[in-house]
Amino acid sequence: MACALVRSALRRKPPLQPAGADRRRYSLRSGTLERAIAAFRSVSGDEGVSLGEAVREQHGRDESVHKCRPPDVVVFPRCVEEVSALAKICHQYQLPIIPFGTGTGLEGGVGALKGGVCFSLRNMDEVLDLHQEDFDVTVEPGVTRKALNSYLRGTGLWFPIDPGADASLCGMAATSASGTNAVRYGTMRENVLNLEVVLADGSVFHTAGRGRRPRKTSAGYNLTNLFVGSEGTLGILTKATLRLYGIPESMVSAVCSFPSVQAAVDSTVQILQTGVPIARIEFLDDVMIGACNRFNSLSYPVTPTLFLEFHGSSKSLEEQVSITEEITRENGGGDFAWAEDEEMRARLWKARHDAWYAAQALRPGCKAYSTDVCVPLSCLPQIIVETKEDLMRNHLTGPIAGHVGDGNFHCIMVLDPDDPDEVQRVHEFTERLARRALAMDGTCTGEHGVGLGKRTLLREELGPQAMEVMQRLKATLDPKNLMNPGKVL
Ligand SMILES: Cc1cc2c(cc1C)N(C[C@H](O)[C@H](O)[C@H](O)COP(=O)(O)OP(=O)(O)OC[C@H]1O[C@@H](n3cnc4c(N)ncnc43)[C@H](O)[C@@H]1O)c1[nH]c(=O)[nH]c(=O)c1N2
Ligand SMILES: CC(C)CC(=O)C(=O)O
Ligand SMILES: [Mn+2]
Repeated sequence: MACALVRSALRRKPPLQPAGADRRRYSLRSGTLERAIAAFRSVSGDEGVSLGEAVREQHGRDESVHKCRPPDVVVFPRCVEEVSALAKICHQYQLPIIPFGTGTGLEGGVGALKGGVCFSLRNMDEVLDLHQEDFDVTVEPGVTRKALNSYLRGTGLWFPIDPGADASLCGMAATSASGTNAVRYGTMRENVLNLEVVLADGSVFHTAGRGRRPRKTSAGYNLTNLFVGSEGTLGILTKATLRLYGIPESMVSAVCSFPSVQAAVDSTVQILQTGVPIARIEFLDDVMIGACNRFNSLSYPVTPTLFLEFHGSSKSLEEQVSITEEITRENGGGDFAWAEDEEMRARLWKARHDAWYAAQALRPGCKAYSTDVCVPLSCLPQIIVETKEDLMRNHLTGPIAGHVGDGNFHCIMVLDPDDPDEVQRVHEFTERLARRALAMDGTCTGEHGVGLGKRTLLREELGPQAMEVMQRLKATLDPKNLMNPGKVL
């Protein structure tokens, strides 16, 4: 059923003068933007279209250091029909479309490089269909992961993918996000069952067929995973059907300190090799744990550290924990510091998730830039040791935090943006790190995406043939190159 606002689309408003519209960023015939804005207002009403400078600025930036590029207009659709109608207008007037979730991205994905229209999806925030007995749920794009888990309270179910930030679930699908629980529950790639998508021309389709939500399928090409990680460059995700999980009977967290990076990473590899179904295994190097101690008033030893979490029945936890403890001991790890009650565990994971802010607090007034490489597990000790040497050699501040169970880690580079020499050294370091990962058969991004900064590295990673296939897919789905232009490819 068409949304009420679309049904009233014939209401006409006088054209508005778009404040600050930057026509140099795309060629527009005189009056085009004004006409498009009038059409947006006829679909979404005055309240659904914003030209205010503060609103545009806020929607042209994410949490990264990439320069803020505000869109010319921000629209706030309330239903898929409205998204489709607005996209049709953009298509008609050839205006770029930039989807916006919550702006927590770390690769500059929401910057309006060529101007255009930001589609803020925050007003589409309903949890639509919960099938408890089937372990799935369908959400609108503005629902955040915390909001979903609050909604699920009392059902015995949860959605475990946890990037720390309270990101929108469709933003997480768009960036193929993961985080601390991925070692046990997978990433967004494994947990999205179906997506509703609005393409650049306003047409709407479902990647796995309307209403479909089987746990597995062999039916044709995997269009769902084509859109997971597409970073707004192929279409606007307007619904996601997600896998849910039963909340484990028990959860126990632990912290363990190690004499060296090698010992911590060797323990990780051995824990996984023994088949312990560990739920979280996070590495923090000495600099990172020191920063977390300061930021969160904690007092863990300032040495390479693992934060771990076990999920399961009380009986299975005993076994998981004793195997893990034995492995860590054999690698020279210290005693486990346990966190069993919910408050203690929450404190521990808050400290881990605050790593970004803790790192920035090391140098007040400086900015942070996150790297995000992922390598095969067996290469982890070598790449982390080499990376730490590289940081020391170049006098750079880059505490390391990693989802080591997946071979994924971040150096959070803290730099003075007004020091061109330091900026250059950080840039060279991050490229070297990514190439080191590529040389080990890894990737330049495990979870943050390509966005603006990693397009060259993507080419190196995939090679010309795979890039050409991607470009052809993009040209088929978005021949006018309106969807988030300048990103990924
Ligand atoms: C402190 C902290 C910690 C972390 C992270 C961030 C921060 C600030 N992140 C990164 C971030 O949370 C992650 O990239 C989210 O998936 C982004 O979701 P947003 O809703 O904020 O998307 P945001 O609005 O930032 O958009 C990101 C990209 O997705 C596109 N997009 C958004 N919504 C869309 C939609 N409905 N349809 C189509 N395209 C859409 C945008 O166009 C853009 O290209 C992260 N990530 C991670 O994977 N693991 C981690 O551990 C962390 N940790
Ligand atoms: C800024 C990043 C380090 C955020 C992230 O991905 C993490 O904390 O794992
Ligand atoms: Mn991460």
